[in-house]
Amino acid sequence: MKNIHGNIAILGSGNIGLSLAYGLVKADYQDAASILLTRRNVSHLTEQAQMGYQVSANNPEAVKNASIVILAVLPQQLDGLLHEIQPVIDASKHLVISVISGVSCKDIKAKLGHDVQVVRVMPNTAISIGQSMTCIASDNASTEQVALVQSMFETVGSVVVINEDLMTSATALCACGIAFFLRAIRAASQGGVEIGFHADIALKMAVQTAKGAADLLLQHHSHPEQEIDKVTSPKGCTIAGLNEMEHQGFSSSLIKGIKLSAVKAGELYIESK
Ligand SMILES: NC(=O)C1=CN([C@@H]2O[C@H](COP(=O)(O)OP(=O)(O)OC[C@H]3O[C@@H](n4cnc5c(N)ncnc54)[C@H](OP(=O)(O)O)[C@@H]3O)[C@@H](O)[C@H]2O)C=CC1
Ligand SMILES: O=C(O)[C@@H]1CCC=N1
Repeated sequence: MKNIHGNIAILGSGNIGLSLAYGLVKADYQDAASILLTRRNVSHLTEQAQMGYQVSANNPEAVKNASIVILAVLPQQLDGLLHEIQPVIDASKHLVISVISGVSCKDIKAKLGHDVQVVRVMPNTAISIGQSMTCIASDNASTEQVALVQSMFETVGSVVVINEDLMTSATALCACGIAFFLRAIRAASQGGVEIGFHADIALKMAVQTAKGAADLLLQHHSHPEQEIDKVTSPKGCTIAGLNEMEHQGFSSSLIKGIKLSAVKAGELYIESK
């Protein structure tokens, strides 16, 4: 049985909770049988039960049977969950990891107890395929516990440990960022249809081109403009298209969207009160 740090309870097995569970199993970090998935409508976890995960609607029971407790509900659902599990949280046994946007370690400790070690983690949905960009922060977890969380999330992508006050910015850039880049790929494929390709081929071409662009930066450790300079032939068609995009506000709209998402991420929990 693969569970080097004990069972992992994922409380709130929706989009990111399940993505995380799948990623950990795929990376061979933890086997499905030692991951406990909860949600209130447990009938929606039938497929996961068939895959070997333990599934339940009983959060306190899941916590009692785990050493790592991952909070993955929506910000507006958190207070009810914390109220439910507070009596069974044991600071000497449990490490609490929260992926919830806009909720600080302090907010969680205020409900669970100030001696509970809490690590805040911001992954993205690419965690399901081991390609997450995950940011980690804590204000009270030990160096060992932060290292444990870091090594856990390094099995499912890249990790950066940051100051907690940058966590909402990390949410916008990395977690929301998946959607922003996907929309860019979708837009490129629609452009491809306008200029003559069938939708399925246009999408395939846009996806591989986006992957190539990202891999160039990762493998060359280069700046985007260095790679762009290699594409833009003098008097050529790339610079013509690129400048038209900029005239239409391409970079500006991305920057403004990221800034708005960061503001919104910081308000999610407060707004739910
Ligand atoms: N989606 C993403 O890409 C990312 C999301 N996040 C954060 O992760 C959190 C979850 O987001 P996301 O997965 O998108 O949301 P979802 O709505 O997909 O998932 C939330 C899940 O929590 C369950 N849930 C709600 N209340 C309880 C409860 N009391 N006990 C157990 N389960 C409960 C819901 O199921 P049911 O109604 O059946 O209980 C649902 O499946 C959010 O706080 C978000 O900010 C962070 C990074 C990325
Ligand atoms: O949209 C949201 O609020 C969540 C947080 C980051 C990604 N999804």
